[in-house]
Amino acid sequence: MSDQPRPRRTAAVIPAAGRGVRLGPGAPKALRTLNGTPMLVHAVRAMAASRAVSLVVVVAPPDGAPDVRRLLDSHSLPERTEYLVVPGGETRRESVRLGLDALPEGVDIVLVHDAARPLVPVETVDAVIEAVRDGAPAVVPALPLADTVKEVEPASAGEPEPVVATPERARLRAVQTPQGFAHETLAEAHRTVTGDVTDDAGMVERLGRKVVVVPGHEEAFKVTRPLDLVLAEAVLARRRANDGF
Ligand SMILES: Nc1ccn([C@@H]2O[C@H](COP(=O)(O)OP(=O)(O)OP(=O)(O)O)[C@@H](O)[C@H]2O)c(=O)n1
Ligand SMILES: C[C@](O)(CO)[C@H](O)COP(=O)(O)O
Repeated sequence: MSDQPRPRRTAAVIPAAGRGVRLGPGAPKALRTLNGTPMLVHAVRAMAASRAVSLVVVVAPPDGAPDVRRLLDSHSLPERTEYLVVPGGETRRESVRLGLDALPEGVDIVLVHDAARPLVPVETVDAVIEAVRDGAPAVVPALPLADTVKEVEPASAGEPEPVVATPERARLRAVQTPQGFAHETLAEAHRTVTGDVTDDAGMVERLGRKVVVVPGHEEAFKVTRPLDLVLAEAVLARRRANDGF
């Protein structure tokens, strides 16, 4: 037996099975194009841009896995990147779990990255991986908020919502993806945590494990509403112009 430490393998799971209701009618959100290329292809390339990521698991709409496989086969990706496509579920959480179930033996670090955040720069991906390698069980990229946030009491339809609190903005962060995890920690969270959660790191918090923040990036925004498509195409145009100089 060798004394050498086993090399660490990093995989990215990309949940892409959402419908994109807030974006409005059309193809499933991950298949909508930005400057002619499907958002999902941008997202896979964003993960594959990190030299540490050797496997990408794409979680496709439940009945769309063969189409998504064909789509990825027809676009260029770095040769060293292996990818798998699996069908997703009814919720983001279920889709992530189905992606985790498809991971092969030997994966130590898992990134979970929304297909809906197609433009995250590689520096952010690498910063997340680095923090997990340094020992954090869970890492989220995040940015300070520009708006003040109010907590409200739900009200009946048509009634104004009463404000109940104004959390101290300096302590709040808007959380992005990719979120990075020690594989065992994330698998345990998905096995054992119940209840509503809107991100994977929130499940790890409920396990009582430490979650740390690294700087996020303004280009890692989530394409959620129609105006976000305009911003995403503008970012791509700016990148192309900068590459030209
Ligand atoms: N059943 C689901 C729901 C969401 N997602 C994925 O989770 C990410 C973040 O979700 P969101 O932005 O909310 O996407 P949608 O659910 O598609 O959006 P909407 O809520 O507007 O329908 C997206 O990449 C989306 O494809 C998924 O894989 N499976
Ligand atoms: C995971 C996430 O992108 C972190 O900000 C976010 O919680 C996803 O939320 P959505 O409502 O499923 O888009």
